[in-house]
Amino acid sequence: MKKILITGGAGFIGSHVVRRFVNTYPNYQIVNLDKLTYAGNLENLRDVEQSPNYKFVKGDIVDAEFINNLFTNENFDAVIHLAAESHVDRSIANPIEFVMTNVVGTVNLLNAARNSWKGAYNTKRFYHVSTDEVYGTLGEGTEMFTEQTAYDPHSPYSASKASSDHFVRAYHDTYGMDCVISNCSNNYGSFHFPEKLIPLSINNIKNNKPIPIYGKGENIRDWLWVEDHARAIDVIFHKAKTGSTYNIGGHNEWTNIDLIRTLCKVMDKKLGRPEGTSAQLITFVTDRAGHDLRYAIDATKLKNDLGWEPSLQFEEGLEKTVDWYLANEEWLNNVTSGNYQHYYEDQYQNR
Ligand SMILES: Cc1cn([C@H]2C[C@H](O)[C@@H](COP(=O)(O)OP(=O)(O)O[C@H]3O[C@H](C)C(=O)[C@H](O)[C@H]3O)O2)c(=O)[nH]c1=O
Repeated sequence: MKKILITGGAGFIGSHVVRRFVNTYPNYQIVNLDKLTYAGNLENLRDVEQSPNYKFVKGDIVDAEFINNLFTNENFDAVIHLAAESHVDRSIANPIEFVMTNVVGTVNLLNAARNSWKGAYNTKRFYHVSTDEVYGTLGEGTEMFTEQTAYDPHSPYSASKASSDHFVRAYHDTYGMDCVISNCSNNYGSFHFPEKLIPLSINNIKNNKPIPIYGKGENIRDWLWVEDHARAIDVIFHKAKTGSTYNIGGHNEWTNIDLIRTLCKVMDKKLGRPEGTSAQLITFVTDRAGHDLRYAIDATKLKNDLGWEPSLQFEEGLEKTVDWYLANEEWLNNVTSGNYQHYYEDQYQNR
């Protein structure tokens, strides 16, 4: 029986990773540590919360004493670290929160692991889940980010993730800890908090509200279905060599405006509205400060070394995602109003 700490397991990507590990590995004990911020929600994990190999702990990775005690008491065999402040616009408005959670929080976890795992560094793994935004931005050509691309972050968010990546590598190089990192492109799918482009747009279209497109909508992102990301994390966690880095991506680039026009067509179809209705909601607004033009991931290393490839075509994934949001109106209403937070805080406070 392996005991694995998954941080940020109540968030969007984290909840998919927790679900995958709880269901796929009954011989693992999964401990989900989450602060339950506005974007973390135990409602995302209802289907696994009664599983005998799952436990939730509410806590903040910025609190070093709490983290050290948790490691001493639980004696984890591995960490998959996803807890992070993740929204670029929020990082522009409030950078310090990103420094605290993403940098200080990561170093607190590394320190706790370093202290409690002494003498067992080659059997206990620290896996940091990171982002392609650490590489900066690309032009509109064919160049892609590889694992060799130099770091060049531009937003406070990407600077904080780049910094935490560097700390993870430093703990591998300095203390010999077994660390691995993956850097993934934009994710989409169920349980995505509706502040990000796709779920925000679905929610706004549903409610006949404007769809805000930054600048001219020409920025390009590479989109990956979140369950494919969770599967990549599973493969990397189990098979990657110590000290290695893997890029994860969908080979699926879209300008924001093309993506939203496609989404509008899907929404018209699903809502039974005449084609062109949702697209009328598209509204061009002031651009994001320092907006990176293009992210594109070369995931060849992951395919060649570990055999991972995306499983889902984007059009199919987008339809699945829209279907999920339309079928889960209660979730959407409750996360946007903050209703779920208090309910679960009460229920879980003393567990
Ligand atoms: C919220 C919003 C966004 N946008 C644009 C800005 C971006 O060019 C694109 C996607 O934005 P979003 O905020 O959804 O995601 P990114 O800024 O690309 O970052 C996301 O993907 C990476 C990999 C992470 O690591 C981040 O944690 C994650 O948030 O749509 C708009 O045009 N309008 C909007 O209202």
